[in-house]
Amino acid sequence: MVRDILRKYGIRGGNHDQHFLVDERMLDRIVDAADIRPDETILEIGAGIGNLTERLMAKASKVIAIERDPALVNVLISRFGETDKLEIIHADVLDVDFPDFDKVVANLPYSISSEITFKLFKYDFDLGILMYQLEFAERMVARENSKDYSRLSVNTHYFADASIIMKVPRGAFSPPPEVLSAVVKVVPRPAQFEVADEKYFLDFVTAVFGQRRKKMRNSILKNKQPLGIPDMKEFISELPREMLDKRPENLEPAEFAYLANLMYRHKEEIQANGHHQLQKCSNKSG
Ligand SMILES: C[S@@+](CC[C@H](N)C(=O)[O-])C[C@H]1O[C@@H](n2cnc3c(N)ncnc32)[C@H](O)[C@@H]1O
Repeated sequence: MVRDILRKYGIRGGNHDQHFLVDERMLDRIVDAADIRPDETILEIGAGIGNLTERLMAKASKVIAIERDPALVNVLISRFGETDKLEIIHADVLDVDFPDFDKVVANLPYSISSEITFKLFKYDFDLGILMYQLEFAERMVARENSKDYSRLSVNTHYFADASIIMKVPRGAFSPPPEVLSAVVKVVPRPAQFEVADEKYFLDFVTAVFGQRRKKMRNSILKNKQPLGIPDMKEFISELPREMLDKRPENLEPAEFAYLANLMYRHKEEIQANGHHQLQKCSNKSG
């Protein structure tokens, strides 16, 4: 029983996102959802006392468990000892490069959900089964025209198919968190629309959601400098009017990409022309 492990090692939790999943049925359902094959390597972030880790080890070829708290790392070492099946990385998840992994299965530290999720999207993996605070999970899977639709929704949709596969009550944890939780299934896939420059697209989405109540036209005009388009006032007339009249929360992910691509290409043109002009000048003076 998970509660026995907590008792045996005198672990109380509560601080530093330490809410341990003690509901054995939920733990089993999470592992079932990951559909682990015996040749797969699983990344677990925030392994804690190893309640999920032991179940993952039973199915996978190898588990890479990241944990920041030295007391919990000692519990993991004491419970599992030296084994080829488990690599423990004692570190802050945000400070380490992840070794290669096939799937990520984790009951995440909620206070750094965004940072972890955006970090994961930089890696190549087949599946994520990830526990988040319910509200965060709802923002991840939200689509346009809903109150939860945000920068996170557009990013998630760009990188993966994501769906909430179960909601988890507070009482499934010890100690119980103040919030409800949900498990999200994340299946990375190629983007469903063309993006000329990934960083520019993602920065554009971040910039316009900074003013989610503003119409796109105003948001874009306000961001002319960060978007690298000094002549935005003139250029904006070349962008589709029906998109400019919407608010960010009403734009589909593909529409953000469409706008970002037009602006990116214009920015590149301005830069190329500037470079060309500079070269002409230096040729003349040389
Ligand atoms: C919600 S608990 C999950 C524990 C356990 N895996 C479970 O399912 O019950 C989150 C875990 O993440 C760890 N943690 C918190 N912040 C971390 C960080 N920045 N890097 C690595 N681990 C972290 C905590 O110590 C804790 O063990």
